[in-house]
Amino acid sequence: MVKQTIQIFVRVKPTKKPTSGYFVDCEEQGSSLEFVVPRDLADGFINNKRENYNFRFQKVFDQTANQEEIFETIAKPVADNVLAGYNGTIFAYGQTGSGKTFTITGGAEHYNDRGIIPRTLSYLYHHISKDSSMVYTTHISYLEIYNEAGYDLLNPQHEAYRLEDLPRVTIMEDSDQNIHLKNLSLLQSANEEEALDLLFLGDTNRMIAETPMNEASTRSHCIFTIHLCSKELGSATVRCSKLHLVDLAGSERVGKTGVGGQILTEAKYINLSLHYLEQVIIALSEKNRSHIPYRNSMMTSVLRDSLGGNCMTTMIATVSVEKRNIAESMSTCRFAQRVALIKNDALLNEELDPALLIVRLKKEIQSLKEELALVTGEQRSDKLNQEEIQQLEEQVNVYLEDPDNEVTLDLGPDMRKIHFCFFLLKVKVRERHSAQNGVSNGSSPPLKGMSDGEDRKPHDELQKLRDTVTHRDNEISILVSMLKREKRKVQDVTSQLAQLHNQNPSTCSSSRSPTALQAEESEKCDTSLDYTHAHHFITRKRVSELSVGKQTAFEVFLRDHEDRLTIEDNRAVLQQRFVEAKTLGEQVNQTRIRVNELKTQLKIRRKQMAAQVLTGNQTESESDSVEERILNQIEEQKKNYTITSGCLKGLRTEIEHLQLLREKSKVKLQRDFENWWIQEGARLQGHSAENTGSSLSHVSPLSCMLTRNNNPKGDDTDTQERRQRERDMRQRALPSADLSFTSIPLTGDKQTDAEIQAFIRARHNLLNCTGEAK
Ligand SMILES: Nc1ncnc2c1ncn2[C@@H]1O[C@H](COP(=O)(O)OP(=O)(O)OP(=O)(O)O)[C@@H](O)[C@H]1O
Repeated sequence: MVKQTIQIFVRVKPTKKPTSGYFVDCEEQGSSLEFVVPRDLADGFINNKRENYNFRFQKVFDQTANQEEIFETIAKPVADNVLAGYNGTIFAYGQTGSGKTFTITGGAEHYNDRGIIPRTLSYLYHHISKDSSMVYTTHISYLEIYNEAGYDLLNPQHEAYRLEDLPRVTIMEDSDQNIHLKNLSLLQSANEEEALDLLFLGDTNRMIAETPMNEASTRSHCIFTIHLCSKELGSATVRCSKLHLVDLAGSERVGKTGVGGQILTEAKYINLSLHYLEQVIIALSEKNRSHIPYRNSMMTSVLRDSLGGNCMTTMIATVSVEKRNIAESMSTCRFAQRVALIKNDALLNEELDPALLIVRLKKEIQSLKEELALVTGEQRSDKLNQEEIQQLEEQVNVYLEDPDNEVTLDLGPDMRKIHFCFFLLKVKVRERHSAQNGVSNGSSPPLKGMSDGEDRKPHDELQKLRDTVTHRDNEISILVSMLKREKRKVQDVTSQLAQLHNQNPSTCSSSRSPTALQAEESEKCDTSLDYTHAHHFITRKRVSELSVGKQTAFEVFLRDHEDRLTIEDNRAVLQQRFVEAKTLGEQVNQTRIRVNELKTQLKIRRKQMAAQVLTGNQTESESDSVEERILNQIEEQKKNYTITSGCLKGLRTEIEHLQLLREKSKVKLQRDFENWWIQEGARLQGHSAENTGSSLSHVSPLSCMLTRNNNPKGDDTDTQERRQRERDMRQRALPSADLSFTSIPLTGDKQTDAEIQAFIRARHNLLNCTGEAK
């Protein structure tokens, strides 16, 4: 374990503007920074306020310090420790614009301006490529924390137009209080180029997701983490370490006071999580504090190990010595002094490779089992498998070929293996014997001291094994040919699909946005509702429950219904909205595709520019006009996207509203129809009763419909209550049991008509009985 306090460095940002009195103490090898703040007469004549404020650091980097120096002094030792298996953290702290991003990531204009991240990556991969005695694996993650929410900057599946578009990262804590970050991509990077690509992807996401409104770069914290695992060749121990490179949010505070004012008065941080960071720092720097409030914020939770834990941590305080920034700069220095009091206990993160450990333990268990079986006399009776047989054959061959007479054939306590090896040895002896005697027909003469029958045994066994091998070979070739056939089928289907796609690209769903698809789906469902056919107004379930007659009645009813026109109007509007939504959805999709193209162009352009810088062909122009043009286009497309998706959203709300209206109309219509149905039924029955005898001649269409479906229980699944109402009405309509009354058209066939009349009579009696019973 290495016990070490957090190392603190300060970097002064170069400026051409007037500076305050500040002074780097060169006698102390540049480890002290002093600010001179003259007393303000406005504070009165008697004023014994301090004028000199002195802060000590491991080293002060003055305005002339370049990126190379910063890397060599600060980052290289940390990177070396990470390679050795210790965790490391470097974090930059300072007010907005003081040079945190410049120090951690670097400037975008000159190759020499590369910051700590690219230089560290370069250093690590250079070391890794040189060291052939170790196997290294590296993974990268890039997290942005804004307003206490974490965002994954490396998720390739998400298009980041706003910070909120990026996948949200959440914190999980296991029972050992280890922090796990859910949803944070951990991407493997085999070399420097891949790692730089990831850094670029993260920075692009950060840049594109950033808007002037949220000022994400100033208000957010970014943690770029390199996860390194190393293993010596052939060794079972692995070392896994992490290096966090942290660009914190601007540390400025509200209630900033002038230099001559109350400099010492603590103001509040604008960024809440920096306030929590300070609380953690204070708690850690105080002795005997049992509780450290790491959990208060996401940033302190993620950096828990870096602050007072298993890590070698370094802080870079970035300050500006311009007069207007002096108070903030002193605040930064004061914060650094507190940080310097924190002690970390860095551990060598070494553990046994779990995969190798499992193999090793399995082997040990097997050998112990075999030993136990030998001691207890319980031998395994199952046959050796193909793999074991092969291994034993190899072992015997090695044993026989070894010129050393002392060499042993180690088979463990498994008697099956011992027997098999004896058998193999015997076969080999026989083969050699046959060769010496010039017998080439494959059937060796019996060994000395062996009967013919005994000699045959191993030969038979060998034959059996050969048969098994042939059998297995056959099986394998059958399976392979089956596999090939299946593969061919899949290829055929794929090529057919591709053909289909080429013939009619519009059917390819992947090119459409989910919104457009959704709209289309809804439209499909909706256009299937043909309002000229009334029964479509009733849900499928209910249609199946309605008799044909009632369905026809419903059509008639709807034709004359007062709401019909409104319903049809709504339907037309809805259809129109669906078409509009589909068009807008396609537009949104197009914009998305365009932005993707532009992003690719941007990436290529930046790579080209970086290459030019490398080869020294880069012009000294301030900005790249091509890049600017692409960025402007992205911006324009972003605006388009926002507008179109906004319209789509509005349209969706309207569609939902119209669909709701349609549902309401449906319910109302059904209810009206049911009432009408009952009333009409009662009216007709009453009418028919008055006109007994003439029923056959006076049959209204509805009465036909009613009577054609003479189900005594009614045609639908009405409630008990309604059935009772119908029964009452019919009863009222049928005061006598006159069988001559019926509106049922008779068929002319005597027997059928007699049956119909018998049925009517029975039904009538039944209705009367139930009425009396009541
Ligand atoms: N040491 C330096 N040498 C040259 N330029 C610098 C240096 N430090 C900062 N700058 C420049 O100052 C500007 C602001 O720096 P930078 O963006 O790094 O500040 P910051 O502290 O990260 O701000 P923020 O909190 O808003 O992210 C940039 O244009 C950067 O190039």
